[in-house]
Amino acid sequence: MAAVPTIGVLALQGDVREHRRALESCGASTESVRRPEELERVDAIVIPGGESTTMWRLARTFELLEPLRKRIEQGMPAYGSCAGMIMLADRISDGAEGQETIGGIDMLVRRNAFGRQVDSFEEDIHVTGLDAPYHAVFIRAPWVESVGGDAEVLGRAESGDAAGRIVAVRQGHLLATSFHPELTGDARIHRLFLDMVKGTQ
Ligand SMILES: NC(=O)CC[C@H](N)C(=O)O
Repeated sequence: MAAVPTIGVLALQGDVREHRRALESCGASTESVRRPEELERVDAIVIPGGESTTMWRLARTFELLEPLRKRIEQGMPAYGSCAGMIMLADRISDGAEGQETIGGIDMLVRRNAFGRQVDSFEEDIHVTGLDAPYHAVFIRAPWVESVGGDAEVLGRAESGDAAGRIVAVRQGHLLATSFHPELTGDARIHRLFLDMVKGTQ
């Protein structure tokens, strides 16, 4: 890896620009990834929020699903927010017919889980590894129903009917959040991921 790692942002669909801006505000160098050749050139990948069914279909069309699975298996760090969390889940519920993920994190993620109560909401939550609560923005967000032994829960929803639901998970070099840190101007989640990429976290 070069002295300054290059972080790819999967640019098939979703809020790519916001993730690139957040990563660059932390001093990272970023590239959009749409093709397998572009994936080969990055040291890590961020999978943005958006719509996981569309992302899955496009990843298949652009022949990125298998290369992404392979790189992640080989240890490439990856961070997924919202739809990106769904893409990193080994198992999903309420997926579209035949919906596949990239996988990597031993967890069961329920799509649009909060949406049954309220489509979008914001709350301050505690995230392991961050010095103070994080203002989390949820938009038709998934939650994590359960995690396997290797996945560590980093944060949970804290209020209302959803209190206690898992919304942030780490498994080794993989990180996922139900919420969208790219939308709030608080770069602590991106910094945590960059520290994971550098091997200091
Ligand atoms: N804001 C989001 O990323 C929403 C995720 C979306 N509900 C999905 O299933 O992909």
